[in-house]
Amino acid sequence: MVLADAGNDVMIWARREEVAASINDRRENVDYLPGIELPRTISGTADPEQALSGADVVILAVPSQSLRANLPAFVPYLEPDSVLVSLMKGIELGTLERMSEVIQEVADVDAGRIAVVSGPNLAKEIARREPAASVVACADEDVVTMLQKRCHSPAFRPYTSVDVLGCELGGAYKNVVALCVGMAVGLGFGDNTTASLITRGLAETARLAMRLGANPLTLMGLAGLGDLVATCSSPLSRNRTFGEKLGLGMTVDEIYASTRQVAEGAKSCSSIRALAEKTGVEAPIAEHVDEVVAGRMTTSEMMEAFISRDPKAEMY
Ligand SMILES: NC(=O)c1ccc[n+]([C@@H]2O[C@H](COP(=O)([O-])OP(=O)(O)OC[C@H]3O[C@@H](n4cnc5c(N)ncnc54)[C@H](O)[C@@H]3O)[C@@H](O)[C@H]2O)c1
Ligand SMILES: O=P(O)(O)OC[C@H](O)CO
Repeated sequence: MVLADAGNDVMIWARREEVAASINDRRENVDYLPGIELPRTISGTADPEQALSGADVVILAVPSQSLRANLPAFVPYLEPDSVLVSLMKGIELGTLERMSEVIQEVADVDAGRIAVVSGPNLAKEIARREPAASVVACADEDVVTMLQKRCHSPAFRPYTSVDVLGCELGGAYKNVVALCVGMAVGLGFGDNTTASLITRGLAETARLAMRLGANPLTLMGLAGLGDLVATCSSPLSRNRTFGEKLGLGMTVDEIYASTRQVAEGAKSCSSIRALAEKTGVEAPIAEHVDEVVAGRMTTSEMMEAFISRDPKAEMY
């Protein structure tokens, strides 16, 4: 919708024919955005070749852990100079790769053709055309400027960055922090607890991002602090809601059975924890959230563990 509002013709690829038909015939994605009328310049198809024919910009937005399996169906139909844009906020289990790294590996394209968009962009608010800002990041400054123009709509203001790593890590990490904040909310704790977790979550994210080579200022921006605040504060966030249900006593299996939407942090807590361990960075929030999601610790035990950790200086 942002791209259509910014003046582009948009083709959505859907896995199921009936979803593509509902986009074309009813101008609505009944399963995922019920009640939102889609612009006429959006059409749907279930055919990857049709979706990619003539597409100079390709937006990728499947659940992170399914990207590697999905890409081979698209790669043969990519236009030679098309730019691939990831909206995904996750770190791949096993490889510990960011989504841009998975794309580069599987599609075998230069880093200058791969971009990411990340920021405080809860889907329902974006679809209601409520004002929001975001970051478009790519190693190639000409590409990023082109993409900024292509997605600047009356309600959506994109900023540019060349820090792909920082934007991706901020987007993936905030989901894990939102799970943690949701758990605290589910346990009945208030704003002091959630603000403390958000702030320490940002410190933890910045610590790992800097070790991996990101610009620390990226984490103070829309793809870091901005998205962290939105996701941790909003009942619309799937990750915060997932955590809240855990705090209320539901099991992970019960939560998965209660929704068809993805809460990326429930998987990325494990890959981010492993990435932190691999690089020697202390990551207590990722570590404890992973323990809770794996069923090895309760949410109450997690909160007790945070408070009783060894005392230390704040700026570490
Ligand atoms: N929803 C948001 O507010 C929002 C905002 C910014 C970024 N993101 C990111 O975008 C990515 C996609 O999230 P979403 O909100 O669209 O999730 P979603 O759960 O709302 O929708 C996921 C879509 O992927 C499809 N899907 C599910 N499993 C699949 C598979 N194995 N292969 C192919 N398609 C599959 C579903 O049918 C659905 O159309 C995530 O990484 C998320 O973090 C989401
Ligand atoms: O609903 P969530 O928790 O996946 O968060 C959505 C977006 O990432 C917010 O920017």
